Amino acid sequence: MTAPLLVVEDLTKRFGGLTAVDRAALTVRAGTIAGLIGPNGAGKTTLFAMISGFETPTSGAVRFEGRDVTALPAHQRTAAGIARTFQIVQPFAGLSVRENIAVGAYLRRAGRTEALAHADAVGRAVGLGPQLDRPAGEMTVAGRKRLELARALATDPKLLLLDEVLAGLNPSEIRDMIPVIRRIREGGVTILIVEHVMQAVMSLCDEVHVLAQGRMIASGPPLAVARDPAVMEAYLGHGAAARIAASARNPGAPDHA
Ligand SMILES: Nc1ncnc2c1ncn2[C@@H]1O[C@H](COP(=O)(O)OP(=O)(O)OP(=O)(O)O)[C@@H](O)[C@H]1O
Repeated sequence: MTAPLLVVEDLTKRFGGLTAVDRAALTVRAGTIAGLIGPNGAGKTTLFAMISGFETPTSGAVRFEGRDVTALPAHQRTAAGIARTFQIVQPFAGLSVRENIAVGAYLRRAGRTEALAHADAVGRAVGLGPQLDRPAGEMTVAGRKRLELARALATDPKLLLLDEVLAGLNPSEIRDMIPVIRRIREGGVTILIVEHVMQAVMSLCDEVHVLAQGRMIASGPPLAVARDPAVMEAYLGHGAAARIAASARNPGAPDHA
């Protein structure tokens, strides 16, 4: 077992009277891909924002490589090795793809030449080689998702937080993107991924954490989590697990009993 890279301890976030995240805890081990799933509005993006420093928790702690980073602003967490992508991709439309990626590369490279060279390497690694000189504003949705990935990767993170990088892609674009994510992990980057595309979560993740109404209701290997009655109920509604078990025992019976 590898050491924990990220430890989230009892994180809570309240927005006025609404508790978006309620004492959520999780651990991500170095070298793994972990998934964070849950129904719409479960608190996934808010939890991500607290890990990356874009939201301040109401209570709880975030530890990275054993160090308490809860009070660090986002840019200092990026410097410590935590990078994130955003659900809504907003590249600098007037800049080339290479220059957009270089924005991330400047974090650890002082000169323009070095930053652009690193951007080039990262762009090629995520499959953007042929588009490096094109204006970012001309990219397709799939291209923009790769660019978002490349911009975060160009900061040389130890932990990469991916927020729905597969959303809006068609099935063949999703199939093309899965090996790209796997290669990033093979390159030594630990990944925590928020994703609604279950096929991708199942095939990519070593461990999956499930949030529902702000609470962590299950954590474990993908198959075990998918079979967990509490998870079925969170996605499909109260009584769903019993209905599914009954229809599995008696496939001909109506499933609305
Ligand atoms: N800045 C904010 N101010 C007030 N309420 C917020 C804020 N951000 C999120 N919320 C609320 O917190 C809850 C959790 O939202 P969040 O976006 O974290 O969920 P999510 O699991 O990422 O959802 P989705 O899968 O739809 O992206 C929702 O009820 C949302 O309306």
